[in-house]
Parts: sequence; structure tokens; C-alpha cells
Amino acid sequence: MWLFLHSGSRGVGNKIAQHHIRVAAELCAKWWIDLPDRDLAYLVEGTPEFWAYVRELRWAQEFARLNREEMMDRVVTAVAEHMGEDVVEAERVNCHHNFTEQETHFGKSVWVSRKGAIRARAGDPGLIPGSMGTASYVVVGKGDPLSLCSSPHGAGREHSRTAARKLFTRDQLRESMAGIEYRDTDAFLDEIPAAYKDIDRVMADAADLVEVRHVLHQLVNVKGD
Ligand SMILES: Nc1nc2c(ncn2[C@@H]2O[C@H](COP(=O)(O)O)[C@@H](O)[C@H]2O)c(=O)[nH]1
Ligand SMILES: [Mn+2]
Repeated sequence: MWLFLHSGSRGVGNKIAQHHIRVAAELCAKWWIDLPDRDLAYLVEGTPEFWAYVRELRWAQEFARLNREEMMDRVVTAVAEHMGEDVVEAERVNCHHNFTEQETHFGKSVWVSRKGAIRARAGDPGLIPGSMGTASYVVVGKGDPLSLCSSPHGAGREHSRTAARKLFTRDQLRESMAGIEYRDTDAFLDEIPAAYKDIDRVMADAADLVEVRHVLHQLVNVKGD
């Protein structure tokens, strides 16, 4: 049995990013840098502002990693208490997503941002969730050079939250969650599996990027609303 949880930095990484995006915009304005779009403001590598950003980004990544460890410890304790016996842990995978790292690709040192993606160097353990009702995958990276050693972070949305709320009904949600224990409330209508892309298709498309170790089918889904 796998216990699978998904969490980033719980908003703190986003707050840090917003701060540094503002700094980048101010610096570009200060140096009269003509940007085709204000959202393309950047920090110049090697400047104190650049390294301040990288330092805080890494702090947020570590915070997210430790948070996941803590959350998983608590899930393990809850499961053990519920079962009335110890959980014997065989393996734990803690997998970053949405991050920037300095790496070497095609002989060059570059900064790679993986947004909606995870790192998949040869042998890297990874997790690729499908949706609250479909399969999730435990994978190992193949180190595909053309993807800069990356793979998808999940199925990804087919429909926005707003569109999903208009397109689907609670009955359809119930139908697609048959056999899975979940909290049946209106809050999760926009999380209906059909709001996401077909994870099996996504995995077939990612065949060059990762090898599948386990395909997980859910028994219980717990979501925060
Ligand atoms: N196993 C589950 N997978 C889920 C669930 N809700 C969403 N998802 C998938 O995760 C990815 C990544 O989420 P994101 O918020 O970082 O985009 C998403 O694209 C879905 O494929 C779930 O309850 N269980
Ligand atoms: Mn995510």
C-alpha cells in the first residue's frame, strides 16, 4: 500500500516569488531596460538581487520538502492508529516540482525552471498523480536529454476550475468516484477526474522520460477545501 500526498511550500514560495518579481521589475525600470512585456522582468545572474532570489527559492524548496516529510509522518501515525498496528515503511519518495535549479545540459551550465514538471535524471525517483479518481504513478527517471531530464508533474488540467464547475455535476463526480472513499461535497466539483487530462495518455506520451514502477489505484482520497 502507498500513502501518497501532494503539497508544495503552502504559499510561502509564491510570496517569495512575488517579492523578487517586484525587485526585478524595479531594477529593469531603474536601468531603462526596454521589456516587450512587463512580466518578462528579470534579475541578472551574479548580482546580489539574483543570489538573494536563489537563496530564498532554495529555502522555500527545503521548507516544502520538510513539510511533506512532516505531513507524511502524521499520515503514517494516523494510519497506524486506525489499523491498530505499526506501519512498516519500505520506501519513501519525496519529489520536488515547480522549481529552478542550475544544471548542466548539452555541455552548458543553465538554470532550468520546471513548472508542472519534475526532474527525471536517470534513476531519479518520481511521483506522477492523475486525479482524485484516476491512477497515480510511481516512476523512475530515464534521463532523457531532449526534455532536459524532466517529466510531467501530473495529468494537468483539461478544464479550468470555472469551466469544470459549469461542465460537470455532482452526480457525475459521484459516478467517477465509485469505489473510492472521499468527502462528497460541492467543494470538489472542480476536482472531478474529467477536469484533468487522461493520465494514462500522459504517461504513454512520457514513455521516453520515465519508467513506470507502480500504478496506484486509490482506496481513499482526502482533499482540503
Ligand atoms: N492522486 C491524485 N492526484 C491529483 C489529485 N488532485 C489533482 N491531482 C493531480 O495532481 C496534479 C498536480 O497538481 P497541481 O495542483 O500541482 O497541478 C494535477 O495535475 C492532477 O493531475 C488527487 O486528489 N489525487
Ligand atoms: Mn503541485
